[in-house]
Amino acid sequence: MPESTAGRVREVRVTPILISDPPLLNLQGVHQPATPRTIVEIETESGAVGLGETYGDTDYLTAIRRVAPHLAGADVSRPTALRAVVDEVLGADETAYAEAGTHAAGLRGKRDLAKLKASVFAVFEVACLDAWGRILGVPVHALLGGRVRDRVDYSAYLFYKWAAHPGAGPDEWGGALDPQGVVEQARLFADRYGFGSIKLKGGVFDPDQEIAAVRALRTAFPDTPLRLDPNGAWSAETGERVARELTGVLEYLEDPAAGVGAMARIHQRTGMPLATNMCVTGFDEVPEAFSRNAVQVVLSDHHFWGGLRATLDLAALCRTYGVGVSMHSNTHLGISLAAMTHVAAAVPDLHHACDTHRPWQQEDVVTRPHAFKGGAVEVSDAPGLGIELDTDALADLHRRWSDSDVRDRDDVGAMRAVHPDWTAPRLPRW
Ligand SMILES: O=C([O-])[C@@H](O)[C@@H](O)[C@H](O)[C@@H](O)C(=O)[O-]
Ligand SMILES: [Mg+2]
Repeated sequence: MPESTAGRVREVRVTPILISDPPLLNLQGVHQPATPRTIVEIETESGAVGLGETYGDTDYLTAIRRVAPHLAGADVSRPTALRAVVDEVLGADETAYAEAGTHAAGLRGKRDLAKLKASVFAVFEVACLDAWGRILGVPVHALLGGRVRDRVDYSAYLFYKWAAHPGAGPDEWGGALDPQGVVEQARLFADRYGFGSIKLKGGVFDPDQEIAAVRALRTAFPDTPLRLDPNGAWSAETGERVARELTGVLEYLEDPAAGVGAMARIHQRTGMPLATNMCVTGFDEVPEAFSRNAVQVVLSDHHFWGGLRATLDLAALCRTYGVGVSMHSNTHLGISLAAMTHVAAAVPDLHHACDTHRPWQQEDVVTRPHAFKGGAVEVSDAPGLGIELDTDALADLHRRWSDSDVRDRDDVGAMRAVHPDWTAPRLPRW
């Protein structure tokens, strides 16, 4: 069959943007008032435009910009072939992505070149599948094997938070710095979006305060699955203690301590199911973690596992080893949410509601932002990702990026602006 030119890449556009973000607290500090994202558009010879969204920090943006010109002439129906392009262009320079520690990406596990490459490939893969789906007139989930559900459940993602960024007026969510504040935030999320699962971002206060918040949630929402995620802030001993205290209260505990050894020990001694988006974040980390039974639920994330089809590979691997799978999130907009929803729709054994930060964002680059109904997003059968780019919004958010000197997410720096002595906590903090 002669190769068609319809799917041939004519142009790749890479647009950095800044999106506003509320003062959400975590182990490292607080979210900045604005955080970077990168939007990718792949336009084909037929005029179809596929969309992708990912991290906007300098190392990602630089790498994406380096690879983009090399995609001209590629075929969007053959995204796998782009892995080699990404590998070749980014080469073997480990220093491109070497520093660890205080970077906000530290909240999502290891940082190395392989993971950077997986992330760069992922944003292009999503855009290719979107474009190819538009050309064929089929949804992205059909290109992934088809949806096995009509709706994807998401969980309410609660954060301790300040009522406002320093110097700004209060936002619509108000402050949440104690159990009562957390319960009020949960009610707001449940009323507005109907979420049927609740996750609390921990690692902010002493573990006993966070246990009290979880107990308050349990009282207020007796039947709702609950999770707590301190991002590895605790020692194995503390993790064990919290796991015992919250046995029967939590659906799972997420990254209570850093490292396979501590995770394995906490699970072995308490039986608490442990989820992770820190200790297993790439295929090379799977063998040791699974063989030591360190994690019972892997939180997939197409942004760094290497795309939508890699997420299905991960799900198959988890299924083979009897490990559960769910989904991690970071601050994101509607293109990411569409991609997350399409791949989640195609994962056969998805028994936990996925994470999403989307309700915290008040802006979007899609013309019709997704609605959460009954805590779920409906799976679209429209061609591609089923979304349209709002070009005016993209231009506005890009202008904000151009006018600002914020180039990286920096929760530590944002906290230091309020508490000058603040440094990234050494782990374990408690
Ligand atoms: O948005 C945050 O502050 C989260 O802490 C995020 O950075 C984590 O990557 C993530 O949501 C998680 O589940 O650990
Ligand atoms: Mg987590």
